[in-house]
Amino acid sequence: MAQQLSDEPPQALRPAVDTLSGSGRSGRLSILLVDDNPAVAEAMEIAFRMAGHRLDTAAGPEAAYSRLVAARYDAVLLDMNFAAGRSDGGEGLACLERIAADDPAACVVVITAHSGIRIAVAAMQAGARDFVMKPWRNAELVAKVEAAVGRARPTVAVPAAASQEPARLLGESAAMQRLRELVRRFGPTGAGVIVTGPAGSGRTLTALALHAHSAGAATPPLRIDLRDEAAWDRLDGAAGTVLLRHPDQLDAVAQARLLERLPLAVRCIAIADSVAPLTPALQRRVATVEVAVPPLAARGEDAVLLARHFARVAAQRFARPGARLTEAAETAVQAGAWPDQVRGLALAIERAVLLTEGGTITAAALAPPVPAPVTETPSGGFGLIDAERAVIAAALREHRHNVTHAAAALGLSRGALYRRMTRHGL
Ligand SMILES: Nc1ncnc2c1ncn2[C@@H]1O[C@H](COP(=O)(O)OP(=O)(O)OP(=O)(O)O)[C@@H](O)[C@H]1O
Repeated sequence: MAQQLSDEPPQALRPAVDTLSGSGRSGRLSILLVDDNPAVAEAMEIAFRMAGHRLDTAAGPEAAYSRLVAARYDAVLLDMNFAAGRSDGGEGLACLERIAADDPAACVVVITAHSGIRIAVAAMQAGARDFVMKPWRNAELVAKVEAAVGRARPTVAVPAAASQEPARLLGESAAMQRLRELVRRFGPTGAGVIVTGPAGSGRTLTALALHAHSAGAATPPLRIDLRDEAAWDRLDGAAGTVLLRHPDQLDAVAQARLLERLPLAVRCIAIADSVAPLTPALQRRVATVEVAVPPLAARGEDAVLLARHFARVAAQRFARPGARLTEAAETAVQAGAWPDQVRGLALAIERAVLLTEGGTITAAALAPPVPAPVTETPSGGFGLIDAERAVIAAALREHRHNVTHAAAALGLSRGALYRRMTRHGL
């Protein structure tokens, strides 16, 4: 089965197993349907299952991006309209462009209404492999998708191998769109790129995305944590791309040694907190350009998108009922200062999925098991204190300002909650 249920890049990047390769060979395909109509989803699921394939459904673009991060699909079947009353295909085209930008060799077949020939043409120009008109005939639908997967990849101006490893970065904020744009620009160049940002923000994922857009994408990069002396030996005779973690933690002598050890032919992608500690000579070799991963706090509503994604993935992985976040929980997610950034948010969500009954994640379920005592002095930035205030406010809203219930949900006594409410002016 091609589907992976982890959010971890190495699994998500693994190619599909039972796929059609080349033309004509039959095999089990893994297909993602992006359509908000449950009747369509049900009918297509049956059609593909009867043909020996597997079809998952995403109800819209956001859910589709989330699924594409967690699993590798042989084909995407994409409806072109989602919002009520829209029929211009704009939403579908935007989704198609985004999927193709992340993975230029993605196999997308669009679904249009009979009157939508203009939309189908626009979609083909934007990189769709084929289109299906509604109402469809099952045999024709399945045959079209099988043929589209089997067909040779179009010759676009990207390395064909890039399709092997689409490392997808979720997030629709301007900051993440800029990041993706830089990945697309620098990935294919072969230049030394340093990926900076806070730990847990997605630096490794970004480095893998850069590699996935390069000519050497078919070969996994060599990963070396430079803090581990023993790992340095793997540099000898290395080829392709090397992911160098923490060059900024080396002193000047060790940086000079690294420069000598790096084989000339390798492409370096470095991961560091900051570029400043690197000597100019090492910067020239491994950090010709910098790609800064924005902290979660600078990504607006992306935190909520990520939280929904992690909830969905965790629910599948742990076989828990579909995990939905309440409105208050989403407020708490966005307001929270997540220690360890995206990874910290993922951990909080995974824990909540495991601890929550009934598949609904409340704000209280996201609170740390033992609320941190508020002894810090305000730092001026958005810190623990703001996070605690947001979580308490969300819990109060969720329990309709019933202090007893909110306190119980937060694992606090009523008195402790009152003291914190007073302190936070709630
Ligand atoms: N934009 C994103 N979309 C989807 N998943 C993400 C995103 N950013 C981070 N993640 C996930 O969050 C986790 C942490 O990301 P990653 O390992 O890339 O962080 P990092 O900055 O390299 O941390 P460190 O350097 O401390 O290992 C991973 O599971 C990764 O898949």
